Amino acid sequence: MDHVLNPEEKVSQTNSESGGADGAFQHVKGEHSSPKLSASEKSLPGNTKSPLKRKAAEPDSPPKRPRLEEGHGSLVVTHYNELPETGLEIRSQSRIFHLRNFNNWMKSALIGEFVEKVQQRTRNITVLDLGCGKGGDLLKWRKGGISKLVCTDIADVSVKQCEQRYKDMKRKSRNERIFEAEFLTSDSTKELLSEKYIDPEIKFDICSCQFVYHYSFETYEQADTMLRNACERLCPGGFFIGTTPDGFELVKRLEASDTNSFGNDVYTVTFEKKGKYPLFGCKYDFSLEEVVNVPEFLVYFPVLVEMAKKYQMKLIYKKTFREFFEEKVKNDEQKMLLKRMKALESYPAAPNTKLVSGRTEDYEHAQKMVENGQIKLPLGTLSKSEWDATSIYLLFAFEKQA
Ligand SMILES: C[S@@+](CC[C@H](N)C(=O)[O-])C[C@H]1O[C@@H](n2cnc3c(N)ncnc32)[C@H](O)[C@@H]1O
Repeated sequence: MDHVLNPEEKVSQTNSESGGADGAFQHVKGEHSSPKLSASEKSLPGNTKSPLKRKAAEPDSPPKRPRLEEGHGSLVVTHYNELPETGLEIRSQSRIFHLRNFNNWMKSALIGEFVEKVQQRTRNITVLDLGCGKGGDLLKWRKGGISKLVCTDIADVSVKQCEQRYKDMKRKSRNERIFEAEFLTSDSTKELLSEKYIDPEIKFDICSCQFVYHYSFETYEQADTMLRNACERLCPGGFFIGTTPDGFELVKRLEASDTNSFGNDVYTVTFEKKGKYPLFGCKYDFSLEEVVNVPEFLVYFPVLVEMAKKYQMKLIYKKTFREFFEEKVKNDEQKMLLKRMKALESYPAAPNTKLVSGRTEDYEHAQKMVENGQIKLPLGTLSKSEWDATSIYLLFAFEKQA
């Protein structure tokens, strides 16, 4: 199957982003600078400009947001603990079925890449899954053939579900040797995990932090504590990998909006104001499929790069989802996995099935490819709204220096 996401959307790096970490860190106690949009970026069809306009025309009814005064940590706990576990049947009917699978495939490719690197020096791989949630990555660790996994999250119900999932996996695995696992409930922005591990001397080859680190950017102290938890027990040559919203992309989309909000029918991001972006505590609300998430905090990536040096961590790469996707999809094995995980939607829809979005404009990019005629059908794609939602994220990888 050939694939196309949104080929005309080329999100280039902003001036301030290429400015480098050193300069940016001088502003640690200051603010983000607003990235400037180039003329070509403004006219991109893939830019979120039109959905933003649509949003602006709507009456002022921001999504209901939990009160931060209740304490962000406890809001996170309540929110994630209360998320229902949905079966495959319900998930497959979701408007964002492919988006979720796509994000999952990205994590899978990232985890696979770093497990492979570590396998070159050891067969006994130990991993910390920081912000493990309900254990969505357990199968990935099993596939990676690791020896030991420590799963930790602030939400106790999620940790219990994660543990149960692990037990079920182990029970069903029969003769296959499954990694050992340990489960910890902890606020990694405030408590030290090193005081809680069963083995007080434990060392990790990988710390994986998927869609979590942005919760720590409420204050410098919290961001530093989470970073310490992620990195202090890594062996030399160990990796800190993860996914998080791209602060530059968020600010760019916000600045292009007429309101304090942007998004589309799939996702919405609402800031309190525009123009001032403190380095820590720059809060925004994120909602996906009309479900309001707990508030998140903007991560100014150059600051993270500087802060990580305190723990002997060197940035290997930071990639947008598009960059990473384009690189990984060249690999046949990853391409097969993309298909197996149903990470892209078939276009046109198969007989007796419907596309996830009923809006023609959501598939204009795919339709253009079909009309060009030089591709194998069906095509693998994401609706434009889903692509706009997933392309706010980036992936990162740091390595511990000897
Ligand atoms: C979007 S979910 C991602 C879960 C999982 N990593 C995945 O990719 O499926 C974010 C997770 O971060 C956890 N989290 C948020 N703040 C945290 C904190 N301070 N300490 C530990 N976990 C936290 C949440 O409870 C939630 O499970």
